[in-house]
Amino acid sequence: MEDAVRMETVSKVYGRGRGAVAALREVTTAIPRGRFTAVMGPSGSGKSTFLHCAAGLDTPTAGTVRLGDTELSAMNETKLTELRRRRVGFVFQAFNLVPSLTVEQNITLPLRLSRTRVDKAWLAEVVARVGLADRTGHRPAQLSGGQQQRVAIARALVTRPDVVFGDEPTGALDTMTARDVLTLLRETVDGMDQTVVMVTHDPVAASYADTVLFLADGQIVDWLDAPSSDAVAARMTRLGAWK
Ligand SMILES: Nc1ncnc2c1ncn2[C@@H]1O[C@H](COP(=O)(O)OP(=O)(O)OP(=O)(O)O)[C@@H](O)[C@H]1O
Repeated sequence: MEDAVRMETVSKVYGRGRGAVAALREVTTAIPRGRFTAVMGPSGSGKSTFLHCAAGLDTPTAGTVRLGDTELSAMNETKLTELRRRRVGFVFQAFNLVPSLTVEQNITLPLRLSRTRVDKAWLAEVVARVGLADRTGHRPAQLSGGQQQRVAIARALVTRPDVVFGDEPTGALDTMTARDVLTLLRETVDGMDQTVVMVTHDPVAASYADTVLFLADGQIVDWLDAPSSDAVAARMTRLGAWK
C-alpha cells in the first residue's frame, strides 16, 4: 500500500542549550493512504508537533518527512505554503472559519487562495456529504458548533487533499455532536478514499480510526489496529496518561 506520509528519524528540538526540549526523538513511521489514523499520548508527548511536522506546518530539526513522493525538508517556505493550500486539509478544535464569509465562501477559500478553479460538481458533492446543502448562504455565527466543524471539514476536503489532518477536531463539541463529526470523518475515508490523521485525547474518538499510534516522550511507543475505546484507554493508562 502506498504511504500518505513517511517520516524517517524525525527529531524536533525547541529552544537551545539548557532550555532545549526534544519534542520528537528520531521518529520513523509510515501512515498508509486511504486509512484513518489517530495519534494519542500523554500531554506533552509530542502529538501536535508530530502532526505539524507531518503536515508541513513545522520543520523538523533533523530527519525527513515525505508527503506522498514529495520531500518536505527540501522545500522553501513559499513552496510549503503552496503545498499546504493544495495538498493537505486541516480541521482544528476551534473551527477557524472566517465570520464575514458565507458557508460556501469559507469552503472554497483554499481554492481562491491557491487560484484554483472551483469544480462546481465536486463542491456540490462535498457540501452534500457534510450535510450542509441548505446552509451554503449562512454565516458561521448562524450555525451550531457541529455544523461549523462540518464547514471546516468541507473546506479541508474541497481541494481533494492527500491527507486531512485533525488536531482535536471534536475537542470543542458535546458528545453527540462529536460522534456525528467522527462518523463524517470515517465516511470520508470509507466513501471518498480520503486519508485522515487525527490527534485526540479521547479514546472514543480514537476508536473511529483504523489504527492508533501512541506517543510518549517524543517517540512512538505502541500502536493498535481496529481499536476499541476500552483497549485505547487501557494503553493510555499504561502510559501513565491519567495518573
Ligand atoms: N513552540 C514551542 N517552544 C518550546 N517548547 C515547545 C513548543 N511547542 C511544544 N513544546 C514542547 O514540546 C513538547 C511536546 O509538545 P506538543 O505540543 O507536541 O505535545 P502534545 O502531546 O500535543 O501535548 P498536549 O496533549 O498537551 O497538547 C512539550 O514538552 C512542549 O512543552
